[in-house]
Amino acid sequence: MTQAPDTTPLVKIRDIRIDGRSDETWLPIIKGVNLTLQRGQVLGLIGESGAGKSTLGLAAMGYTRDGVRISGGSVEFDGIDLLTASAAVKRDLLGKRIAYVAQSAAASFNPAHRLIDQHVEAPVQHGIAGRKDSAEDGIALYRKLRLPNPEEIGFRYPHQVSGGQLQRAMTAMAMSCRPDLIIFDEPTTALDVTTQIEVLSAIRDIVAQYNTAAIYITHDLAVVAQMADRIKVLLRGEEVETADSVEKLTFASAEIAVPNPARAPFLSGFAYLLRCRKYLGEFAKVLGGCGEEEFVICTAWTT
Ligand SMILES: Nc1ncnc2c1ncn2[C@@H]1O[C@H](COP(=O)(O)OP(=O)(O)OP(=O)(O)O)[C@@H](O)[C@H]1O
Repeated sequence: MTQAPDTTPLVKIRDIRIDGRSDETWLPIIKGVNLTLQRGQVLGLIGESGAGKSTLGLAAMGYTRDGVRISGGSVEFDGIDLLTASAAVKRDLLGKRIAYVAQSAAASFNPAHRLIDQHVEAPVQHGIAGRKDSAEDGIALYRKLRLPNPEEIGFRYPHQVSGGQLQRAMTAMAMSCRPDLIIFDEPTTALDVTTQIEVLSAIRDIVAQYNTAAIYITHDLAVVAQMADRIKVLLRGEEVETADSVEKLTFASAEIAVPNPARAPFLSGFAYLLRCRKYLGEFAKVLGGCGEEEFVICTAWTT
């Protein structure tokens, strides 16, 4: 008998309200947002700078920065209420079942330690594996993330590898305990376009392989359309749009399958069909509507 897929949300955020301190007063940053995420699903969180993406991403881990407080709502991870969980419970979850990949890999690594030594810390600390097995697993992850010389690269210090390599080493580190959830906070923003594409596709493959749920934060729709199954758009702390599916369309020069080819600036490439309720406005170059409920969103990735 085949087992029914588990559809219980891994992450359940209800009506979350978050404030930030400004002088002596608290101002709202997130104004009642809901978010659910199933196992293995990738949710893209998009919005302009200051919209509250990082604040919401951190709240999904039950975390707030200094000067920020959660004033209402709930955050559940696999049935655990993260807003009332003890520090010990949260410590056990973070790094092990929930991981975070920040924009600046350089700032997240200790410059004085080799990559592989930093990689093994979490699995050893959480009692998942010993140092030797964790290091071997690290090499396997480096290989999956297409790092060059995976057997050797871990012996380097952070300053001895490129930005794209460091970003992939950080993703490997986040995967070291095979977390159920990873928050990626603009992990490729600092990279050049070619490296960005490489890192994105490596990240996409690895989360799919391990059925890891992910929240992918960015302000770049082309990036998020490539990474996410669903997209949530934030504007000044409020959710303004959710696209529940992203479908990649590949088209060739002779058969541009977009409703308004006159506006297509290229002859072949990819477009993404976002089934969404509203026009995504400033975040997207819309090639044309196809029905009231759908828009074809163009990303300029010509082939
Ligand atoms: N530690 C803090 N204390 C007080 N207010 C804060 C703090 N951190 C962020 N904020 C405020 O919260 C709002 C949202 O910030 P957040 O970093 O979540 O936005 P974002 O959408 O991730 O932006 P970006 O794309 O620029 O990283 C901003 O207006 C910011 O001023």
